[in-house]
Amino acid sequence: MASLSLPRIFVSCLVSSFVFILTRRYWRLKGINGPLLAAFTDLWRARIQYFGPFVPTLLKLHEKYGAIVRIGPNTVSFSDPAYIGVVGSARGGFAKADSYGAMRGFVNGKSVGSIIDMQDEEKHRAIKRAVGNAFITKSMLDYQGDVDVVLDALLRNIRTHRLGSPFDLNDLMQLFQLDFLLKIAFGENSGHLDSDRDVSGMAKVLYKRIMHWYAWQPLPNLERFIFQNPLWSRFFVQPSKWARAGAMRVEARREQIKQGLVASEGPRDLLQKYLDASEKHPDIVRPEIISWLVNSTISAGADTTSGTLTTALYLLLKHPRVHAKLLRELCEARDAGRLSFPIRYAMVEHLPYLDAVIKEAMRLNAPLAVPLERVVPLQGCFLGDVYLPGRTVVACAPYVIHQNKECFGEDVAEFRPERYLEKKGADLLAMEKANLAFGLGSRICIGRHIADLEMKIVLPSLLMMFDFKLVNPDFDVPFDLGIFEMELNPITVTVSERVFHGK
Ligand code: HEM
Repeated sequence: MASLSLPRIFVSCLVSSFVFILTRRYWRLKGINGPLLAAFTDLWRARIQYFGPFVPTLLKLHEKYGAIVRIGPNTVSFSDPAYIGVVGSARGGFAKADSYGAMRGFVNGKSVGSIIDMQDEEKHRAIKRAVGNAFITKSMLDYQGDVDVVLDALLRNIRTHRLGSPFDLNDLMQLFQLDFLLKIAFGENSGHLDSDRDVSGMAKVLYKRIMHWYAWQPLPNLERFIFQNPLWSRFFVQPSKWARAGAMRVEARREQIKQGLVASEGPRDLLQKYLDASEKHPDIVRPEIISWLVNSTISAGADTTSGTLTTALYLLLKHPRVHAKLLRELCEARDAGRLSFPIRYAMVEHLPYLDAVIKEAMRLNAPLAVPLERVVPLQGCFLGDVYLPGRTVVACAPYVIHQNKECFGEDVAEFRPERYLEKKGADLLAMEKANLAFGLGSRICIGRHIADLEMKIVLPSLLMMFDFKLVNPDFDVPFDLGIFEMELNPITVTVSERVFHGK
């Protein structure tokens, strides 16, 4: 018998530990189907997310393995909208997963958070209660004047710079949205549209950060170790423009308040509403939270809204039948005296076809094209009859949920807004609940009413005043990266004044 030498013992221990770790990893969620490699390592998913879009792969996995698929040693994805209620429930205790950390920006070498990546749900609820007034439907009229001012600048921009020559639709929408956000957040006229360029330098920066998040989502610990450490961030990471811009404005406003230059009554921009909330609830809305809120407003509201407006216009141009039907609805409202320029939110808020077109555009191209990840609370949970132990990461990709045929119909791949008008009662409610374009549950987008206000005024105004045409009408934008696909596949259009206003 060969004697047991020290190196042999060492190698045996190493191999046994390795086998033990792999077995434990595999065992954790052993009843749940998925690619074999995914049961042992997150590198399987990381490779796909790093090199290419993940959601088409995810869709195929669900077709093959069913409604719950294991996509990592500790991560499952679900495709059945019935489980959204479990994961999104306000009292369910599902916190955001570590993967959101990769969204963080940097200022002066320090990683700066936002409320989007907050994991402490209790703290998050308290902040939302303290500043929630700024975002409720009752406050929407506060923003109508800002939409008017920025929409005027948009119309001016089109008439001055765009008529006759092809341009990237998303570029224009980004300039619009930056002007709008800086107006509602800081009361500033930032002049992106009037100067027809990205004066703040913020238009493309979010794309890079979101792509970083897409790539590193499966490996949050490694991402934190490499990118969130002080050395790396001080020497190798560019400061986030929006985080720096936000920090500078907060400081400037505090100085103005100190000097008595801010009236205690009267119209409030978002920053002032946050500062007012901080004065009322100093323990909850602490100074660093103001920066988080400001960051969130700019970073979460920019590309999402501009990308959705671009998607809706693009889909209308690709589908002349839907385009004509929407114009008919708008013109009938105008002819009946229910709609005039400048458009007020009350005139368009409940136009059924406009509402359906926007929902359908967001269904087909939800802005975020990676799974939204939550952590199962310690006591574990059931998705249907599948038990998930505490700390499992559950992921739901809007792209995947939005392709559910049982919920949305056999023609899920089509752009057909009528699906929202044909269904009634429980079926309609199920479709509404399954639309994850604004996220889910307690962490649903807090800016959704503002976005609705903007989109329902901007889209009809553009459609009734201008005639847009796609330069490459036969090209189909894949939407694999959500709205960020448009950075790779620009939607080039031409525009002319509409003579007959669509009649
Ligand atoms: C069409 C436009 C918009 C879309 C599709 C959209 C989409 C989303 C989604 C999907 C989330 C949740 C992300 C997650 O769970 O991982 C979110 C969160 C958020 N959005 Fe929006 N958004 C839009 C416009 C806006 C606007 C205009 C603002 C601000 C004025 C805004 C502010 C926020 C904030 C602050 C959060 C974080 C909420 C939280 O964690 O509690 N969004 N948004």
